[in-house]
Amino acid sequence: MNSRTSPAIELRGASKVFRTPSGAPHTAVRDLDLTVERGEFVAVVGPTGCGKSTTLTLVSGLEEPTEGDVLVGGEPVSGIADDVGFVFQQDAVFPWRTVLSNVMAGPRFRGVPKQEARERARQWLTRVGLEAFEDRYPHQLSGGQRKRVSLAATFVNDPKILLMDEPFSALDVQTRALMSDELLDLWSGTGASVVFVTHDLEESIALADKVVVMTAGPATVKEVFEIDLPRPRKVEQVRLQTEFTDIYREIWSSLGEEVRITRERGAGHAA
Ligand SMILES: Nc1ncnc2c1ncn2[C@@H]1O[C@H](COP(=O)(O)OP(=O)(O)OP(=O)(O)O)[C@@H](O)[C@H]1O
Repeated sequence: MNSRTSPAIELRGASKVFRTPSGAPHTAVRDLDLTVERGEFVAVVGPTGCGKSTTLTLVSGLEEPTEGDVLVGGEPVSGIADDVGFVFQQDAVFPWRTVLSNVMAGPRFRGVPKQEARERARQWLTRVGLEAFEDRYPHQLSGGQRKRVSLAATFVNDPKILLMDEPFSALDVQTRALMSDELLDLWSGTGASVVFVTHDLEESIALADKVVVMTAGPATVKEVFEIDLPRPRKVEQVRLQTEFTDIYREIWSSLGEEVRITRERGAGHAA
């Protein structure tokens, strides 16, 4: 398989062992196999602390696997690639830069001439509904608006891979639903492959083509569920469909077990 036909992301038998401050090893991810096809939207759910973020850091190149392989576009990951975009729970914006300057930063960093970077940034700001806010500073925006800036600043770089770690979890419920719709809208047509980590099973089903359930830590893939709901989707409408409830119940019976295991371990520690 060459790099044109290979999946967007592959983890093969990937494990990650950290050294804790006491020097003891801690296995965060164990023998994890996961494939993300090109253009696919994959959501990852699992109990708290199981190793979801660590999995993303392996794909991003921020961390190397202790064992196994992590391939992006058929090539082993080495360092942080230019065509990988990140959106985290915290706002990844420069507080001292205006909205426009924030969105231009990625293209400028990648060598795009100023005028072109400005035009591209303005196009994305229009797409996220912030064209009238380009001169504001991040502290003059709402949480949802700042998140829109982060999305514009990510999509403006035309990422082939988008890694999202609970990007909307700090937002209120209504803003969250709006942002999910906005994300689907921005993503559609880009061809980007997305890995979206969330605690919210409803969110994962509404957004994804595939929901990956992780085990209680150390994380490995327990089950993968295909989500056949038609696109384009509006998350609030998707949630009202009977298929949605059926899928939710099926995935929760798998995920709930891992959540219980994690809770029982927690209770054990407290005892
Ligand atoms: N740099 C590190 N050094 C030592 N241990 C780490 C490190 N990073 C993560 N861990 C541990 O690895 C385990 C998995 O962490 P990770 O952040 O990947 O989980 P998660 O599933 O994303 O958690 P959450 O759902 O709470 O966000 C945790 O027990 C965590 O304490």
